[in-house]
Amino acid sequence: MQINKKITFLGAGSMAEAIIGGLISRDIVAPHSITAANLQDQKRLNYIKETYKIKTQANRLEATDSADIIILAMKPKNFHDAISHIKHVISKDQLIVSVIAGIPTSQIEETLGEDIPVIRTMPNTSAKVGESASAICRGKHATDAHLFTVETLFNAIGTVSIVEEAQMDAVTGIAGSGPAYFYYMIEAMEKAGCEAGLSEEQTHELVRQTIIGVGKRLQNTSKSPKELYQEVMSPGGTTEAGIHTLAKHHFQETVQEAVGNAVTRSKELGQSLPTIQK
Ligand SMILES: NC(=O)C1=CN([C@@H]2O[C@H](COP(=O)(O)OP(=O)(O)OC[C@H]3O[C@@H](n4cnc5c(N)ncnc54)[C@H](O)[C@@H]3O)[C@@H](O)[C@H]2O)C=CC1
Ligand SMILES: O=C(O)[C@@H]1CCC=N1
Repeated sequence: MQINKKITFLGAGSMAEAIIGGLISRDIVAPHSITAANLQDQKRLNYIKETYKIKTQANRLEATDSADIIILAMKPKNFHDAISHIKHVISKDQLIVSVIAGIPTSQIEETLGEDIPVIRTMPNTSAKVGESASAICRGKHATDAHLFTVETLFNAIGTVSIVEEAQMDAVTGIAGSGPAYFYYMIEAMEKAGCEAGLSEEQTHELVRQTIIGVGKRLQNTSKSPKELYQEVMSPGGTTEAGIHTLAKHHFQETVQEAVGNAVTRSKELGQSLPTIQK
């Protein structure tokens, strides 16, 4: 299903690129219907324009004014300046979609004016290959139709869970930040592979395929993670030796603490921003 709306990305960084890449490769939005704008980085806009054949716009007001859907894809610290700059050209006929971590819909609504529909989302960078685990929630002025539009857009870049806004910080800690935890672990496994005598190329290939295999296996089994790792572990074998070391260093508790800290940080991001004058 193609969405016949003009979409402007305010912010043209990693996350915007991942979503644009997913939307275009799945043919959900025509490239000429997408515009990207950022904060004075013409080189980056040129790259995005050439790579995805979309439009770019140096003037953020024009980019905002001409869009049906405006996707806020700047860092939380830039949210204040970004919204202050564009808010006078936003109308209630437009839909604001935020991918910004931590910022509640109420904060966006209060800044923009009472009737502006807002949908808050949390995708992840696997959007670029159509495999994001995204969650979306609606602000108080967003209708079912708005939610459906955003669900359709984000379905093009992976799976979509509709959640309560109170759950968004948890989503951010698990799925928004999630890819980074796995890449961090992959980096460690690659270092270990080289130390154990494999070439960089060999270790890269082996680790990558191991992760892909785990992902596909998870998609095709009803077994729990415990059952799955126990399946790998022979008593007195190699895996037991490895898992024993992870357990000795409290690996699972560390991961739980890491996710917990990411969730806390998401909450803090929403609280630490200055109030914007209307
Ligand atoms: N990178 C990730 O894995 C994920 C990021 N997010 C959220 O997406 C947002 C963007 O993150 P990244 O793409 O990683 O950041 P990034 O640093 O790669 O890109 C930020 C973009 O915002 C632009 N920008 C800054 N101030 C602006 C302004 N006033 N008006 C318009 N554009 C402005 C910058 O020029 C840049 O193009 C953040 O709020 C983050 O919380 C959400 C999910 C995952
Ligand atoms: O690190 C961050 O703040 C963003 C939000 C989720 C993933 N990256």
